[in-house]
Amino acid sequence: MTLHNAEGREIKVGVLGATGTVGQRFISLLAGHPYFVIHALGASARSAGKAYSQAVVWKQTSPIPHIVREMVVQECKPEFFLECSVVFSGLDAEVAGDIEAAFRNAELAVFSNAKNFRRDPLVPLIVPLVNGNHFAMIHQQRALNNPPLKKGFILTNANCSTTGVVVPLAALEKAFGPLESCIITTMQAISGAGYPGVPSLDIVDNIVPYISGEEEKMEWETLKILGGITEGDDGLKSFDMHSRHPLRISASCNRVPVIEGHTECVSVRFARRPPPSPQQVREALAAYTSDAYALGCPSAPRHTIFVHEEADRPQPRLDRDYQKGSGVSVGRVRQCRVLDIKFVVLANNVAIGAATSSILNAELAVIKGHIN
Ligand SMILES: NC(=O)C1=CN([C@@H]2O[C@H](COP(=O)(O)OP(=O)(O)OC[C@H]3O[C@@H](n4cnc5c(N)ncnc54)[C@H](OP(=O)(O)O)[C@@H]3O)[C@@H](O)[C@H]2O)C=CC1
Ligand SMILES: N[C@@H](CC(=O)OP(=O)(O)O)C(=O)O
Repeated sequence: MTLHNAEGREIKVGVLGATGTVGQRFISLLAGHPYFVIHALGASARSAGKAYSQAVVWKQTSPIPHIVREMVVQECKPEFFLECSVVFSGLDAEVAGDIEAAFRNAELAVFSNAKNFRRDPLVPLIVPLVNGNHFAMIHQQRALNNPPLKKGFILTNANCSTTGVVVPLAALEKAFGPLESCIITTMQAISGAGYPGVPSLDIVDNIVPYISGEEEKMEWETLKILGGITEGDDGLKSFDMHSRHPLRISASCNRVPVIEGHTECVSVRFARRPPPSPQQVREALAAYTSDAYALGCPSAPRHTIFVHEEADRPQPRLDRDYQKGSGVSVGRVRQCRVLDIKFVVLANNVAIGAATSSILNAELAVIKGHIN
């Protein structure tokens, strides 16, 4: 498979929030990327003006990549990023809204991890292993911007727990038709709260059964991602929020003393009766492939969903780095006595739950001709 419009080409990229948990993962992944080349870094005024290696509290297992060690961190202002064709954002949500909007208005293509624009009716919320078809909204986002844009847009990826669960849910809907209801209980890693994140005295020897705003995000974002796009009589597109087949979702979110990797226990009920057997579900999950892989995105996992047969997997410490954390792991697929089927999902929250999804979305944007 060839990447027609990336072949032989270097694409300059910037990273906003480059010193944070997600920003560091962006830098580690981009340093080895076949065509994205890090050209500019942005963070807060606390970091701006310093060499990256002086500004960052580096928490990755591999050393700071050579290409960024001496790169001077800039303030997050578009003027410092105008040579970039793509800007990745790992900005704190407190500031991401205004900064990302300013970058879009400066005709930059912004791939955001922050929650600020996920509910915007013109902004695609894309989990690249699931709904690459939502790129169709970009033309309308540009056209309706004030002033209209030629190159700029914002595209977001989902909340990290949403990302983990929508991949198997999409695979099940593809194989067996619409889902009717879904109950999810998460066990979320500490790194999901950024750095320094949850105080050690709160999380060591403990579980915190509350993550602000997380349950609402999971219940809402899943519908936007799994829903389609409809076109009205006026020719305007809108996200249909799975409205033709109402899907009821209930999420309960917990913080647990794991460093990386969100685990989720999921039960589903199918609209179609009789429902599939656990073995049919295992086979459908293992057979699911993403458009990102089919289209040749270099960061796409070969196994979108790795299905474990062992009774005690997936586990975060053992399974979070499989395929560099770019796919999801599912195990314990079995009958549910209340709904139909239950299983366990593991997704690496800082890889496919964050930076890897943004990079895959940018690769899809290149392949689909949205980066010019
Ligand atoms: N961690 C995770 O698993 C996931 C996180 N996300 C989202 O990604 C985003 C980043 O999260 P995370 O990396 O964990 O957060 P961190 O707190 O680790 O990093 C935040 C980054 O934002 C920068 N920043 C803070 N204030 C400003 C400002 N006023 N102007 C410019 N830059 C600023 C910081 O720079 P400085 O160092 O200079 O302060 C830092 O680079 C958030 O929106 C988060 O919700 C999404 C999915 C998963
Ligand atoms: N809230 C998530 C991480 C995150 O930042 O999510 P969001 O991008 O939806 O704000 C967690 O704590 O694990």
